Amino acid sequence: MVNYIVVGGGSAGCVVAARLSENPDASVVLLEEGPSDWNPYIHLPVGFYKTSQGALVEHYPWQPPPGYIGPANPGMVQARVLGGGATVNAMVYLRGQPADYDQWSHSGATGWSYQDVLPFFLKHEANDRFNNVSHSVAGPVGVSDQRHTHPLARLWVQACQEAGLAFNPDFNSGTQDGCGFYQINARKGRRSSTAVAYLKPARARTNLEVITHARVLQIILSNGRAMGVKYERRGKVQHLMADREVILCAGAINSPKLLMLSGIGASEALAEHGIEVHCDLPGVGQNLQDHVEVSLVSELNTPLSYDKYKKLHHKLYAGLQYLLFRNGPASSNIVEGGAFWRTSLAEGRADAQYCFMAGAGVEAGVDSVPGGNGCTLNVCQTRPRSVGSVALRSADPGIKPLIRPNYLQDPYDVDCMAEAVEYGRHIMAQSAIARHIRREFVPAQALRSRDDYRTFVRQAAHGALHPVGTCRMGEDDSAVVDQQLRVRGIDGLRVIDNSIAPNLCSSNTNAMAIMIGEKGAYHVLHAGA
Ligand SMILES: Cc1cc2nc3c(=O)[nH]c(=O)nc-3n(C[C@H](O)[C@H](O)[C@H](O)COP(=O)(O)OP(=O)(O)OC[C@H]3O[C@@H](n4cnc5c(N)ncnc54)[C@H](O)[C@@H]3O)c2cc1C
Repeated sequence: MVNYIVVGGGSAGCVVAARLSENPDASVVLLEEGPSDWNPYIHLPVGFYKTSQGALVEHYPWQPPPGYIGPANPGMVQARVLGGGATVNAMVYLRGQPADYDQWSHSGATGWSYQDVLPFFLKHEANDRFNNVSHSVAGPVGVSDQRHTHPLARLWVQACQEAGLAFNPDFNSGTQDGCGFYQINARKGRRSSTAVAYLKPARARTNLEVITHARVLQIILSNGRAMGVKYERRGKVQHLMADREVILCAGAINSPKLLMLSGIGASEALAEHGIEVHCDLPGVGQNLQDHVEVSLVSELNTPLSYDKYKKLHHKLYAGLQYLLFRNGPASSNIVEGGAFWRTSLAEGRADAQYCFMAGAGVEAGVDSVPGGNGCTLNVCQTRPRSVGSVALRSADPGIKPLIRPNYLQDPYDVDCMAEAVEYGRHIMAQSAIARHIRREFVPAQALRSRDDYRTFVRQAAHGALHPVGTCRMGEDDSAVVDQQLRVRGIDGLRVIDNSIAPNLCSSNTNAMAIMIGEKGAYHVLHAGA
């Protein structure tokens, strides 16, 4: 018997386990399905292109909606390793906009407005440039300027300015509009995941046990209370009991799945799978939100990009530079240039995000160019209206859930993306960058009318790997957790990860997960506060 069981050691879970174990009188066990984060590529920023596609991620097929014309066999990847998304992601550090969290608060997540959550962003951050009302230097997670910025990324940011965007030195200041260079989750040239920043220093504590390769199958419930979990490790099923709380941090796909497998969800759907209903909570698995992206790929007229590092001698040189000085191309996360822009549908704040990479074929599913030297501009709608769901296919924990993201089902999203893509091409046409481009590779077809753009968006859009919202926080009947992240109707059970978000933030989602981990742990430690 332990005091707390934390299920899932991802971006949020590592924070929760580390914070709870700061109390030497509390015993904490963290159960993580994936392996430890020993792989050296994880810690090398440029290793992102390997770790985000390899054995450290799980592939989840998703069900396309009727009329879908996008890529065949669509799927999303989610991390399966200690540190979760923070271990495999592209390290871009963004928090969204203050209005995102004010929207949470207005929707019933009282106590989670921007002013409420800002202290928990500051609590985790060790910024190597900023120290002001929006930033701190004293937290565990390194947030750094890039140690190496590719000349092409600089040219792209100049092209953005040529197109009329103002230079923004800090996308996390509260004002997102403009172009600039992303800060990244790194410290001294190495990835600063939550496994490294929170868990590693905490692992010396005798009251914290971290068990990897441990897949939780079910929460053990009795008389409306979470008593422990059933988990499988190396083929053996085991039980672990907790006398204070079970805390789910398994992410927006697996936290709702675990609740449903345990009998917490829409009673009719659970009954269909022969699962005993412990709590009829129809909101479990609903409200799935994810960003969509379109990748614009161009072929360069010189071997200028990071693609040249696919050749062994360039690779060795970059490796040596990194070993000696901790800088150079190997210290780059490749996603260097960024911008936020308002489409005509924006409703007063930026709704399109651009990520520039001085390379092609860097991300899974994104094309390389025939000439071998290319660059990629990812275009993302930051506040999509399409909403989907996660449901069980079976009562067998080994079967992946039925994911219906419903990307682009709301025509508003298609219109917004079409405009954002058109503006992305407008940036790429500015002379600062255009003079280095031989030809556009994606899109391959001519796009002239807004309808051409809409069709292209429907064909080319893919998920941005930012699922949230499936155990939504609120106070209405379909909310899954309350404002202290306690599962409604069950004692001793919380969800603390991105699944509790009422809506997406207007950017990448890792900083949000860390903030949720910090604030969630605060609520556990100050029960009732
Ligand atoms: C390839 C990729 C690139 C990304 N790039 C960026 C980026 O550059 N910037 C950014 O801000 N965001 C990025 N994101 C998104 C961001 O990383 C995630 O939003 C964030 O990590 C989610 O945190 P979480 O704690 O909710 O879930 P996760 O970090 O996914 O953690 C869930 C953990 O639970 C474990 N788990 C699941 N089921 C079980 C079970 N049954 N038993 C035990 N353990 C279980 C998983 O293995 C995982 O470790 C990226 C994501 C991916 C996948």
